[in-house]
Amino acid sequence: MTVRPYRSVLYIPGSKERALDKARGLPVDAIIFDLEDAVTPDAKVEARATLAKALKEGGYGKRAKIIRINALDTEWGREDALAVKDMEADAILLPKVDNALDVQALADLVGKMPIWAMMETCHGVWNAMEVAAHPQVQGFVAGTNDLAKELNCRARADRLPMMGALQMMLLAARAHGVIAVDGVYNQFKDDDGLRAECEQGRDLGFDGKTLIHPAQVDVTNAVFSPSEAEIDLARRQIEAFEEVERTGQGVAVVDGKIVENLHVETAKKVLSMASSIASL
Ligand SMILES: CC(C)(COP(=O)(O)OP(=O)(O)OC[C@H]1O[C@@H](n2cnc3c(N)ncnc32)[C@H](O)[C@@H]1OP(=O)(O)O)[C@@H](O)C(=O)NCCC(=O)NCCSC(=O)C[C@H](O)C(=O)O
Ligand SMILES: [Mg+2]
Repeated sequence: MTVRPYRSVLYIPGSKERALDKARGLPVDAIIFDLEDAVTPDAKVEARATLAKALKEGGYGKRAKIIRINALDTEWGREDALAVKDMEADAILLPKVDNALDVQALADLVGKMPIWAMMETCHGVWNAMEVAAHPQVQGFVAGTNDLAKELNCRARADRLPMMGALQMMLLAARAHGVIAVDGVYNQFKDDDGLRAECEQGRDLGFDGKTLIHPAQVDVTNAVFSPSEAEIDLARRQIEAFEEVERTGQGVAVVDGKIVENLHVETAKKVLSMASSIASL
């Protein structure tokens, strides 16, 4: 079992050459090259060429390369999609997805390219299950700023007002084997707040977090990596289960807690993730 990490997923404005270059040396698992909100309207057309050049030059190593285009109902969306189709990227990210028809409209333009969907509209969250079920959809990104705007909810540290929406997108992602990455933490100089939100997102089940600034990378990678204690426990659970299996039993006990086959599957996933991270 190999698991690709998506702990840290950094947005980079597709128009900023300096940031595009800096990302080549940052220890992020994935990059979202942005043509949407991080790029001003007057720079959008030029950003396509800037981004295409940076991707052609390469240097992004093992980092997953995802390009966020403008929504297809904007004046830039269609041309973005057609341009991205020929760029060296792993996936295309569609913002403001409301339903599976939106995804199919993009698939009609880009062929078989893997598609990720921003989960940031009320319709999109409600229809998350059908979006995740689309055969080309491989990832969800929570767009918590747009979602807060649509919900008209307050930006609370505990994110209680949007908890239902976060869980709906996670339910859909998990039901269809889709990666799910949490939204951004806007106060990019507040490490303690970032850590708390990362821990919450990790505990909810997100694979990682989207980031807006390089200063957010280390905290995020640390929170979303399996800890030494988790790795040690996973090893001991697997060993203990294999031992009882040899005697024809199906339940082991480790640290006073039962270990069944399903726990062993989780333990193997932890080890696989740790090994993927170690190989980066
Ligand atoms: C937030 C920023 C505008 C801050 O920019 P700046 O003041 O220039 O930061 P620094 O001077 O501290 O930068 C230090 C160096 O780091 C590089 N840098 C900065 N940000 C990035 C980045 N995102 N990727 C790569 N490199 C970056 C600077 O170039 C400096 O480098 P150097 O000069 O060589 O030392 C800025 O960080 C920024 O624009 N961030 C991205 C904002 C963004 O992408 N917004 C859109 C995505 S969020 C979103 O849309 C959420 C979603 O849709 C929702 O609805 O929630
Ligand atoms: Mg958004």
